[in-house]
Amino acid sequence: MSMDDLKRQAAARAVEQVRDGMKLGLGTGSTAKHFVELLGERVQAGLKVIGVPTSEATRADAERCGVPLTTLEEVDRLDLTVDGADEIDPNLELIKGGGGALLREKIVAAASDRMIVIADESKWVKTLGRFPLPIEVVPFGLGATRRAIEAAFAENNVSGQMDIRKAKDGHAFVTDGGHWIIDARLGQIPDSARLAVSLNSIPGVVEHGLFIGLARTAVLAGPEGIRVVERPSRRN
Ligand SMILES: O=C[C@H](O)[C@H](O)[C@H](O)COP(=O)(O)O
Repeated sequence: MSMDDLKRQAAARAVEQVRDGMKLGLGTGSTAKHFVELLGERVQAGLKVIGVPTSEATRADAERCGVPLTTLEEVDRLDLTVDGADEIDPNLELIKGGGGALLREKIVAAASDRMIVIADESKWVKTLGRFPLPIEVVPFGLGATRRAIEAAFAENNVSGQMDIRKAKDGHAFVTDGGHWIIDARLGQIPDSARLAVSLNSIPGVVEHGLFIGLARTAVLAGPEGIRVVERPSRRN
């Protein structure tokens, strides 16, 4: 079975949680794309839902699949967000943003009563950090922001190379919000919740890819089948 088949299986399990009348957050990435497509099939069959996309790419996919869209101006809370992740740890803390959609993804997840993260088993890790941590920054004053990020890393006993993410054309990758992304290769993040707080306090940092306390359920598809993991009630 291919990795893509596993992603689709995880997405299919999450679609089973969708009920008529729900307001949904629609994630971004290759796994979330399966969810949007499968949701679209149910919409064609008569399901009534409305979704808020977390990127322009997902907006285009949802439109193509016939999923009606709205905004967080038009609706108050969302019932459920379903999104992928780059890494998932046993506390259901996540690294997200490999596709650059972390800012809108976090806004949408935080406006949702529940977040289900869908992934193939390769995303499951004991400790976050092997995947480079995306940090969305404002281009203005980048040198000062980088130094502040380095100081935050030192306070949190992590370190590693920081690279400005490049687009295919070799220029800086620009997010849907018009910002840049620094990918920080930290290897291991011993206390991701603490690092998240430190990064939140840096003026030039718009958002970062640590999603703490947002995902409630993980649906992980592997060759042995599907595993559903609920967030432990308290952090270990
Ligand atoms: O910015 C992108 C998102 O956070 C994605 O959800 C994440 O990168 C996982 O993507 P994929 O399902 O393609 O591995």
